[in-house]
Amino acid sequence: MTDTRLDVAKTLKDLPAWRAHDGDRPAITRTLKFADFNAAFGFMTRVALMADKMDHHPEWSNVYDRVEILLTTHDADGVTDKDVTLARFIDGAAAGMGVKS
Ligand SMILES: C[C@H](O)[C@H](O)[C@H]1CNC2=NC(N)=NC(=O)C2=N1
Repeated sequence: MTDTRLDVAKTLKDLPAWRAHDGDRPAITRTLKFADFNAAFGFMTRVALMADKMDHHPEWSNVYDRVEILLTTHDADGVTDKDVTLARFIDGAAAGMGVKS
């Protein structure tokens, strides 16, 4: 079954650290800055394990202490509840490491 596509603007009202992706398809993005590479990669490891458990994977990149994340649901061509769930997990993991939004 295809997941229901959500309205990005409405979805972002409950995710203040996230922005609409300015690009080719509906997606939400967040850039996070950590103390150093070790912290950034530790965060990515936590998120990666959860993403794989959910079978829902971020598009992301890392340069030293910075992690850029884009969430979208490829199977639905848009943003769905899966992206919201993963975004909330990401926000919690980041907050737990002292990252400000
Ligand atoms: C076969 C597998 O379940 C799918 O390809 C999953 C894997 N991870 C995924 N991740 C994301 N972000 N979107 C998807 O549609 C998706 N689909």
